[in-house]
Amino acid sequence: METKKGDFEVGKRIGGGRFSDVYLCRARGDMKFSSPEYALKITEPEDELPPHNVKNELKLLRKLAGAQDKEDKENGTNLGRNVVRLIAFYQSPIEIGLLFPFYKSDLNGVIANNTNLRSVFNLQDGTITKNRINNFGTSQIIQIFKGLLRGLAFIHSQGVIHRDINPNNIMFESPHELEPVIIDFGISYMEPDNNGLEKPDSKITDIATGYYKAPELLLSVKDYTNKVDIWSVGVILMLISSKDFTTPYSKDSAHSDLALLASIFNTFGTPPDDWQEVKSSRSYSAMNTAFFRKTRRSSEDLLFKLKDLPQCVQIFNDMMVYESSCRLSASEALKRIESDRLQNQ
Ligand SMILES: Nc1ncnc2c1ncn2[C@@H]1O[C@H](COP(=O)(O)OP(=O)(O)OP(=O)(O)O)[C@@H](O)[C@H]1O
Repeated sequence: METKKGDFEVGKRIGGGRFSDVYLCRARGDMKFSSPEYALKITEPEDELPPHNVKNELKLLRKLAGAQDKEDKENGTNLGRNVVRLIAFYQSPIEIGLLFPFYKSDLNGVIANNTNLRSVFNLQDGTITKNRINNFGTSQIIQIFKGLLRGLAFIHSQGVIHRDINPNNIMFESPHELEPVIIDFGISYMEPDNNGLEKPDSKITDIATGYYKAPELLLSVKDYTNKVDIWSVGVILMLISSKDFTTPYSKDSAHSDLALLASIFNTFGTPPDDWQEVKSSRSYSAMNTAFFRKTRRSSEDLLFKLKDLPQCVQIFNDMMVYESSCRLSASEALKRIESDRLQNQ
């Protein structure tokens, strides 16, 4: 629904990135919305740099909202419930405002709420360190994982690649809830050519955040697909299934593509020689993979909390495959989780 800025009472700033600010807000009296609080994301298109594009974000969110409305009417699979729904928007000569339901927590908040701290006394220097302990049960991890796959299955079925799945963009009703909602379509891609902005074989590779980047992006593969989102969800699964809410990656991997590539190879093993999609990549041929020869770490080790669920470990293994065309899709992964005993977890 198109509205005006004056229809909202804008409250405190609750978030934002390089090009946008997100505010808590209330709808004014005559607006017919049911909830007392909303999140209003305000962006000035003039300030943006690619791949950020709020006009594209608006187009894409309207398309997704249309599909979500259709799903509601048809009372079908309801995959769209794990994706944020655009409630209203306004456009002025200088800014675009996008109105969403307000979520109280992101994945970091849910993790903090499920972390135990254990004090460890260090005999050598007398210091005390606090170790984090993951308090999630398997059913909680699987609930979050399934929700993320449902969300991805929905957006991918609509021809959308999110391109920035990471804990800051996964919201929850509260830190105590486990039903994830994917937000932030600010750098997303709509097939076939992102509304004329990027050709399918020359997409922008400077997408995604730190640890959550798929390996083909680090090797400048420009015709990547929605499988970049699958990789990101796999990394999130490693994070929430670890002993202490960490990934096996080195700290500097969050800021350096080269360090991240080394961490990926250390974790998932040296890529196979016949990794087709990167064969023509200059960065890959320049890299002497012999330096990095590593074997893949055991998946039981990578998914500590899920080690007794081999079906789940296998789904993860089939998601974290170098050749992105061989990576499991979100709908296939979901089907496999729902068709086996994991649905009772
Ligand atoms: N619906 C919402 N409810 C609650 N908080 C929200 C909501 N939407 C966004 N936020 C908060 O604002 C932050 C930024 O929102 P969003 O990611 O959409 O903007 P962005 O400009 O693309 O940010 P970034 O550049 O960090 O990705 C989110 O990480 C979240 O903390």
